[in-house]
Amino acid sequence: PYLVPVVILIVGPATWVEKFPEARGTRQSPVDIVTSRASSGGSAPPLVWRYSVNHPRSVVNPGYCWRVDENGYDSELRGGPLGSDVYKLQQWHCHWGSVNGEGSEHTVDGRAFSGELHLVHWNTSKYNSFTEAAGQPDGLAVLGVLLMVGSKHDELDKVVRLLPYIQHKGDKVTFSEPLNPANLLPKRIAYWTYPGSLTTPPCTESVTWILFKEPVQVSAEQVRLNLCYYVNGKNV
Ligand SMILES: NS(=O)(=O)c1ccc(C(=O)NCc2cccc(O)c2)cc1
Ligand SMILES: [Zn+2]
Repeated sequence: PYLVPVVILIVGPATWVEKFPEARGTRQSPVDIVTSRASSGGSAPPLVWRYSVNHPRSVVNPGYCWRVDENGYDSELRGGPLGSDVYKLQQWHCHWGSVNGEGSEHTVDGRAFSGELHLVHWNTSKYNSFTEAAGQPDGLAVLGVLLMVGSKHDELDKVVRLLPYIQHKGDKVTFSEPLNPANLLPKRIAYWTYPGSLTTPPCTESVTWILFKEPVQVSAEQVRLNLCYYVNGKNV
């Protein structure tokens, strides 16, 4: 009999528990949203947000997808499931898959979308820094936006067109073109919410997830551009 070399590469989420004990917690994200089991909104107050538009932002290649840092400029997210605390936008980033239709982190009734945008906010009412808040159960609030292939997204294009300039991990480009993160959100603001965690190490259980029900459309070309540069964290 021939000997088949069996090499099992131990990478990815299955190994995160070794280095990040939080990853074996009870409120780990992402999850599959089973819509039949979601309770109706009840009497939650409206979710309210305000973002500054005219300030320099930087697009960074953190090694997976891209991230836009808000550089501390003023913004506010409050209401909905966030009690009386006010949260501030720290950064926003995206998750794309290596093939179309498989990029989102959350799934809805088992269905994945082409990508998912995360707007990461931290609780400025209770904590003094993002890092401090990121370790607290009510420290972070992330707005999740499901992305599907359709018409071109003009606001997102202000970032996508810069991707050729940050092809390597650690690359960063600063731009001052006016951009309103509120334009990245869907028109209908119905959402699912649940207490969860960061979806990547250290997987800290500090995130109040707010996932909008309505997907936002991006063009196939915009998905291709993202895939060209960030196929599973490798720059290709
Ligand atoms: N995909 S996600 O929105 O859940 C997400 C958001 C932010 C982060 C993040 O900031 N990671 C780095 C980090 C984590 C904890 C404390 C820190 O100072 C930095 C990771 C995942
Ligand atoms: Zn994310």
